[in-house]
Formats: sequence, C-alpha cells, structure tokens
Amino acid sequence: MESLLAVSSVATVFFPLRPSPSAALRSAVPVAARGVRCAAAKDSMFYELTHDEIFNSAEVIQWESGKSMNAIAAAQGIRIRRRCQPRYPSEGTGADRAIPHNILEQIIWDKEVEVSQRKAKKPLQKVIESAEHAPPPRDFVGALDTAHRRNEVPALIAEVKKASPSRGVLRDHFNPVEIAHTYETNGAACLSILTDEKHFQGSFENMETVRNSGVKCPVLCKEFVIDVWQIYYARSKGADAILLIAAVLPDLDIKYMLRICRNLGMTALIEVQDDREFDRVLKIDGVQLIGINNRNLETFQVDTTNTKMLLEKRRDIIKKKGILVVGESGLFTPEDITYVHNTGVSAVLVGESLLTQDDPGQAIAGLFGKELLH
Ligand SMILES: O=C(O)c1ccccc1NCC(=O)[C@H](O)[C@H](O)COP(=O)(O)O
Repeated sequence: MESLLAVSSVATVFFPLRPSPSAALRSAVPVAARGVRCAAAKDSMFYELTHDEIFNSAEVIQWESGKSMNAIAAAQGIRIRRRCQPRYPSEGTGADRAIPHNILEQIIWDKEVEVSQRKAKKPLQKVIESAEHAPPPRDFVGALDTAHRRNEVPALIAEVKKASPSRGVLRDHFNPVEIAHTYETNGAACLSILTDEKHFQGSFENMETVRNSGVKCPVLCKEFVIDVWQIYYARSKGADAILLIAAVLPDLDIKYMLRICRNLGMTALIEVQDDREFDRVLKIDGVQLIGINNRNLETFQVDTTNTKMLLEKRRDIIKKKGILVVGESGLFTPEDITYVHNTGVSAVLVGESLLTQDDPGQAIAGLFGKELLH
C-alpha cells in the first residue's frame, strides 16, 4: 500500500490535472488517505480494490516504471493525448503539444481545465456526500431491454442536445424539459442529456431539471468523463447512467470507473468506434452496455456500416457475455433503424434526426416507421 500512497502523493502534488496512472487510482488514494468515511467512499472508492487488483495491474507497473499517462494510453491504441504538465522529457513540451489534433482532443483538453475548476469549487468528498442524497438510480439497461422486447425494434435512447461540433446549433428554440417529455410520451425508453457546455451548449442543470421534472425514463449523462469526480457529480444531479469513451480512457480507468458506477447503482455506456476499442472493452469484466458510434469523433464522418462491421465478428462473445449493444449516431430513416437492428443492436441513440424536426417526439414514429408503445 505504501507504494501506492507514494505514487498518489506525487500525482496529487505535482500534477493536479493529470488523471493517471489512471484517474481512478489517483482519485482513489487521496480519498482513503484523507479518511473519507461516507458510505459511498467506503464501498466504492478504495476499499473494494483488492491488493491483487491494484498491484497486478500492468498499467500501474508501467507507470511505476516511468511511463507517462500518454505513453500508457498510446500503448492501448489511444490517440487522444492528455494535456497534463509533462513529467518526463519524453512527453515533450514542443509545438505538437500546443495544438489539438482533432475536435475530440480539444474537448478533452477543455474538459481537463473545466473539471479542475469544478473540483476546486466542490471537492470530491462533498460531491460524494451530495450523491448520497440524489434520487435513487433507475435501471437503464432494464428499460432498454423491456422496450426492445415490447416494440420489436431497437429501444430508443432519445438525445437532448442543443448543438454539436459537427452540426452547430440544431435547435434555436431549445427547452430540454419540453423535449424530454415529448420524447417520453412518444415511446423513448431512455433519455441522453448533453452536459458539456462549451461544445454542445448543454449543462448539468439541464440534466437535473429534466430528471426532476416528472419524467420516468432513466437518464444518461452524456459527458466527456476523464475523472471519477464527474461520475459522482453526475449521480448527485440525478444521472442513472453515464458515458465512458474508450477512445479517451485507458483500460484501468474504465475498470475502475465501472466499479464506481456499479456501487452507485449507475449504468456505464461504454462507447467504442473501432475494432481495437471494441476488443479492449470486451476483455473487461462487468460490462453490460456497449455503444458503437457510427460517427468518427476525430473526423466527424458518419458511416452506419461501422455497426455492422464491428458487430458481426463479435456476435458470439456479445451473446455469451449478455451485453446489450447500442447503435449510435447518424440514424435518420426507418431503413437505418432496420439496418442496425439486423446487425444485432438492441437499442439506438438518436439526436440530430429528431431534434431538427418541429416536434422531436412526434418525429420518433417517422424514424421507426411506426409508433412506439410504452
Ligand atoms: O456530434 C458531434 O459532432 C460530436 C463531436 C465530438 C464528439 C461527440 C460528438 N457527438 C456525440 C454523439 O456521438 C452524438 O451526440 C450521439 O451519438 C447522437 O448522434 P446523432 O443522432 O447523429 O445526433
């Protein structure tokens, strides 16, 4: 344990934005070290990681042997770099670090600044305490599964987003509560609510207001998670599920964040976009829900054949593990829905094609070619 505590104090003191060797470990240790004694922390943050889980982790061994966060991530095929202060000369400080390579990297760099500011205002311990007073979490996967069986088409996760980097403003008159209610009335199984302010014009306030407005659908916090603080914060605002993006998070972060979600009663929707990410995620125990994004978050290109290409090779393992798969992005017509359904998805995540219609809820029947039943 000593070694871990030492590691943690280095990370905490010198690299406040550094989310590694994983955000998970760095966040875990200070909580324990500061003697947080609330139930959530006791159950999920520290005490549940066994000695073997911590010390057999290849990532920790790499980290302790001097590899940087970005080097560990790159070894897993992750191209998104963290803009933490360099710890080793090999991380570089040159011009290549000053300019993000793509929009996802820009979003993550902005998120590092945002999260550190939010944490300064409301430290983890306070957020954990707030999460204990949130409304009880709802069963996200159960709602999808039930809706899928009932309607014999993929269950709908209907997205509430005002704008996106690829499309700009989708809807001038944007009332998240109104949109959420019309989605629910017209058969959405779950809601996805963008919380990123800078790039999507979303907010945690939107999500909290919708969750407290009388909707019954479970709510996904559509956020760019880089730190466990965000998971507790999302729960404190009523989220039932949260997005974890494999293109951004190394395996150890995903494992640890999954564990935190489980202990909070939340579902993690783990998003993949290519073969490598899919295979990484399938090796992680306890994954219930995987989203295949048809949109390449680095180039914005949308290609619905991505779902088919990735799923057809992995049907057996998905079935064996009982994982529910969500087809995400770029779905506009009943043919698109049938196409991804035939590839094996049980749910779809749809934003733009609904939000650009006068009544996003009524647009659901047009998208599916029939009305969805509750
Ligand atoms: O939508 C974007 O431009 C975008 C850019 C960078 C990162 C994420 C982005 N979108 C998140 C999503 O994947 C979508 O909001 C979601 O899957 C719904 O897609 P759509 O139906 O195409 O709005």
